[in-house]
Amino acid sequence: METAPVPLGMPELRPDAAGPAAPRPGGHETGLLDQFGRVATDMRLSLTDKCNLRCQYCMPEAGLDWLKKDKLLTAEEIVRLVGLGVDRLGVRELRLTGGEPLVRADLVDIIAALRSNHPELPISLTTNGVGLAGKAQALANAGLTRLNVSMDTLHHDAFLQLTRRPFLDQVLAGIEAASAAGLAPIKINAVLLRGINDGHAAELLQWSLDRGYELRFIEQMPLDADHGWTREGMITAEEIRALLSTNFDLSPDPRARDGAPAERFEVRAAGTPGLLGTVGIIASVTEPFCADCRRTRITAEGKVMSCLFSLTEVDLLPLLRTGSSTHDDDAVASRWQDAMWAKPKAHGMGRPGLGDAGFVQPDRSMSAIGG
Ligand SMILES: Nc1nc2c(ncn2[C@@H]2O[C@H](COP(=O)(O)OP(=O)(O)OP(=O)(O)O)[C@@H](O)[C@H]2O)c(=O)[nH]1
Ligand SMILES: C[S@@+](CC[C@H](N)C(=O)[O-])C[C@H]1O[C@@H](n2cnc3c(N)ncnc32)[C@H](O)[C@@H]1O
Ligand code: SF4
Ligand code: SF4
Repeated sequence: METAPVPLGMPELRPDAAGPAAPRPGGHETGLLDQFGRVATDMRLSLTDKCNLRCQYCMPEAGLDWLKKDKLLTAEEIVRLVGLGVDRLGVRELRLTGGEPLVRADLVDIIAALRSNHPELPISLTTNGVGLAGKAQALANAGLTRLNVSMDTLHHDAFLQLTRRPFLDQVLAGIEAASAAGLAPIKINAVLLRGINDGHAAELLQWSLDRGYELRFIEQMPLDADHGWTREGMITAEEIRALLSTNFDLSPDPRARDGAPAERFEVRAAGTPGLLGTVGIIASVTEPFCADCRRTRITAEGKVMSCLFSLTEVDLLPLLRTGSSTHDDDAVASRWQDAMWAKPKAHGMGRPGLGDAGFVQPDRSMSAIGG
């Protein structure tokens, strides 16, 4: 894999380093630069570790020990952190995630405050859609730009098996309400599990195309709290394309990928010329995109995770709670930059290779990181 070019004036870096090779250059003007020359401009902020589903590929059946309320970033701390990211460190887009962000009672207020401070900032949400029907309009009114809803199947039995909760109808109603509220584009995320919903892929795509939603299939990653993932068991991007080929012809979308995890394909009914829409495939395992990674993550308790698979976390909360002067802001920003400078090259190590010898799965599940 190619490493992104190192900007002029940067020290030369070991191309295969798992840890920092040189001291971080510059002050705030270098933004969230890492040792491989990538600059994070896409901030992903987890609002809570709690969730009302128990997806097999993420949460254990019994749930997890939720964070105590005083350990969570408050709305004010969130607004301050986003302000630091946008005003000083070059953040250009914000994703609110979790856990399930809709379970946070002050979600609408948080979005309204962020929108008021940052009128032009794209603010998106990733949600499981449970409870969305009653909140979609308020989210849109507060200034949410768009959202992604995770829904792996249209079948009640498979939904129950996958998520261990019988809430499919709520999710469907949520997607409809989001569309009615004018939140667009709506993206649908689906993880396929062998023998449960892999046979539903083409049907889910047809359903999404019919309604103008952009469906993305996601390769399952080793981020489940049960540590049950195996490289052999997961469904690969290649298999996904084969599953879809029974009904559809896929061809690469000519639009630039621009650092996005999803590779987009144009979709046509098999053997016909008319364009129906697009589908995305997020192939984090078999076709990694770490060389173009532009992401910085903050967990619900204020820890920077420079990579989804980071084994190192850098806690901003003590500094955030020390004070709110410019001097304190400088310290928080600088600590965030240090954390990002140490970002590993790929998959939390010096090379891509989820599940390879040498790969260590983080203790945190996807829900506790912020997907
Ligand atoms: N390997 C890897 N996978 C990621 C990363 N961010 C997101 N993903 C995967 O992509 C899936 C979809 O993420 P979303 O939060 O819906 O959004 P997105 O695809 O990143 O962004 P948009 O297309 O702009 O909406 C997640 O569920 C993850 O499985 C990342 O930084 N690294
Ligand atoms: C962690 S969830 C958080 C937001 C919300 N609860 C939801 O499900 O959309 C974000 C995304 O991560 C995805 N995800 C969770 N565990 C995953 C795994 N092990 N591999 C790949 N994607 C995963 C989910 O499908 C979802 O689209
Ligand atoms: S993927 Fe989202 S909805 Fe499913 S358990 Fe994880 S956090 Fe909850
Ligand atoms: S695995 Fe890490 S480096 Fe690779 S794309 Fe995801 S967050 Fe970025």
